[in-house]
Amino acid sequence: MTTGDGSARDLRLVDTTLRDGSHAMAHQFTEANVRDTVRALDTAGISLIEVTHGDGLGGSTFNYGFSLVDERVLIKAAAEEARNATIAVLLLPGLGTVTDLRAAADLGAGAVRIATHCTEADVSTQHFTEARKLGLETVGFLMLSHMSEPGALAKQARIMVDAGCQCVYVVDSAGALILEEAGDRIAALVAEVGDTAQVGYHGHQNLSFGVANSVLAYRAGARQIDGSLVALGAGAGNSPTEVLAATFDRLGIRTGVDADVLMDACENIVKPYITRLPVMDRSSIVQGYAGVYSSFLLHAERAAERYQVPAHEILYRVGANKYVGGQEDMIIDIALQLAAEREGSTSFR
Ligand SMILES: CC[C@H](O)CC(=O)C(=O)O
Ligand SMILES: [Mn+2]
Repeated sequence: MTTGDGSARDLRLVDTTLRDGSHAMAHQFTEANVRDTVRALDTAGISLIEVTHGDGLGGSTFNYGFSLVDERVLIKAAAEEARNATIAVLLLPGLGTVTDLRAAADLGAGAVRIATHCTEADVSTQHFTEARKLGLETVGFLMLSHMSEPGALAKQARIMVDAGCQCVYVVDSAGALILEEAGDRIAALVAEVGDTAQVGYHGHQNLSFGVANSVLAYRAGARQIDGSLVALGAGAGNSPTEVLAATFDRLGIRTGVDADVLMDACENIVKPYITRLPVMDRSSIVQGYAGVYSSFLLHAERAAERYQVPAHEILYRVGANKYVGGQEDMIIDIALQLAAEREGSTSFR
């Protein structure tokens, strides 16, 4: 692999501050946030920068949460700022449409990451076909990967690759994978599709394994790894890009990324706009422990506040019910159930 300036690279670090971080920011990024962050990431040598509503194209809705600024404005701004980096957008089939994808390409996006639940890769095939016709770089996201065993996950990766996906990701949406659980999934995907496609890893910090899993993912053959500045992302956040850059540098694995420039960006650009620092608190730890989609955190906290029940209890029940992305509204049902149970037990006493 080579970087934009032709130098050799062993691993591509991909930054999702401006997409996964949108969850943590309740989708309130401003155009200035995006411009400043893209400029810094680009200067640091990050070659793929994801910019979209947290739930992907078309995500700004009542169910997922409305964006402060239309994502099309943000994508265009990002494309204008990036000198070397490619701007990627996220698309969840069924939420984002092919029309949204064409618009994003017209605005300057050069890559799309198409995300499905880890057992539903077949819903992505049309979108990969269209993305390739548009000349976009294509990435597949198998979300909540902890819910599938390595062999089954690899078969889903095969479906994406056969449809035109150039890099397929093990996505630890719940931050539930621990060490070999991540590495074994990467190894299974590399064995299945490694001759024609790359394999990637996207981690969350709910149980604090984002960076360690990323190292094991690299050793198992992953060649694209995601991070977010200051870990800004859903749940306890993503693997911090600046820590990934420093760690891989220490290991002698070439990323072409300058960790010091990223650390400057964290202090001077990202921290000043963060409204809620991602933390490993009771709720996010429960997300990792019970296998809950990280982006459910703010939904659970809001429901907890509204119905006066603990967020972590809501999340335990979401995990037991194995809810997947798109079932955000059911979080309210759980909060109502918990409130009714508490009410029942109080009146019984
Ligand atoms: C809604 C998409 C989701 O946030 C994608 C992702 O980053 C993940 O599943 O971890
Ligand atoms: Mn994520």
